[in-house]
Amino acid sequence: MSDDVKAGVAAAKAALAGVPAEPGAPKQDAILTATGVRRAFGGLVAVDVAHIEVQRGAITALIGPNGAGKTTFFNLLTGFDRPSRGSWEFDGRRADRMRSYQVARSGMVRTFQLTKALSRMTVLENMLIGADRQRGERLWAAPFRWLWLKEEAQNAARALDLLERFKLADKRDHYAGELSGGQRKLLEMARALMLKPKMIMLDEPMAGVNPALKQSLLEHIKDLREEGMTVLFVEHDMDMVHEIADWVAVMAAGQLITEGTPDQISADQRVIDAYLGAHHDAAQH
Ligand SMILES: Nc1ncnc2c1ncn2[C@@H]1O[C@H](COP(=O)(O)OP(=O)(O)OP(=O)(O)O)[C@@H](O)[C@H]1O
Repeated sequence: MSDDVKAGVAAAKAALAGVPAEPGAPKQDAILTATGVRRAFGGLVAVDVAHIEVQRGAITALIGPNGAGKTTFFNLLTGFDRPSRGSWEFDGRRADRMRSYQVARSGMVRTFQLTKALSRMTVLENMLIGADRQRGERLWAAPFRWLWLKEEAQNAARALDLLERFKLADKRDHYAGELSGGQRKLLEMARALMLKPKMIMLDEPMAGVNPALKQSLLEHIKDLREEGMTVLFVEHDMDMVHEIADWVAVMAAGQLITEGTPDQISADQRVIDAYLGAHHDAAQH
């Protein structure tokens, strides 16, 4: 571990030391605070989170059995779905009424799985459509075309830097669909970084990644914290949660049932019951 990474870990651990292992526990410096967030699909309440605070500069894992509501909660926070009720603030600004692009522009950026359409574009094209071009598009028809070109050049330079960093530079002209599972995850992360997030949200970053690339992905995520970014990720791989999470929030049946350090969470009977209950239910169907 480099000295910088150690410093990042120490700062995150210090900020979380003494935070009680309880759902909704207040944090020293929360970048995201959400209250009373509920989303029902007909009679099914997918998300019903009373209160959650996410510590700035730390890596927080959001875990829970299948169907717990994790992805729906991510969708709500990032403006891709609307809650039945609830409110939240991101980095001091009310964010629950924002559209998805406004959320991203405010600094809360999520990764997206490569869809079929994106697979048919090159790696570099994927990076460039990840860039925020709103200003450029407005300027295109105006006499300020040179500004648009400058912005395009800056985006391209940033894309190439990020591809270099994620060891994808030699794949820049390959179709994204040709990448391995792990390389796709790297591209998803690199694309999110085009928007210079304050908080990056990763949905199952380790799914479909071979063991060789897993370690490299973990290191990249730790580097983000070292750069001062906040990381919130959904993951089923508990080894990964143990290895990199400073804090873990657990959802079950839409609710936040507990929070704590990875060690506290693994020993928590409520968590064990939630997973066993979900498996038991699944076994009955
Ligand atoms: N658009 C939708 N319409 C109806 N029901 C939905 C919709 N989206 C999610 N749900 C339901 O809401 C519940 C929560 O789903 P969600 O995908 O958020 O859980 P999850 O914790 O992310 O699960 P997993 O770990 O399996 O991805 C599930 O019962 C799911 O079937």
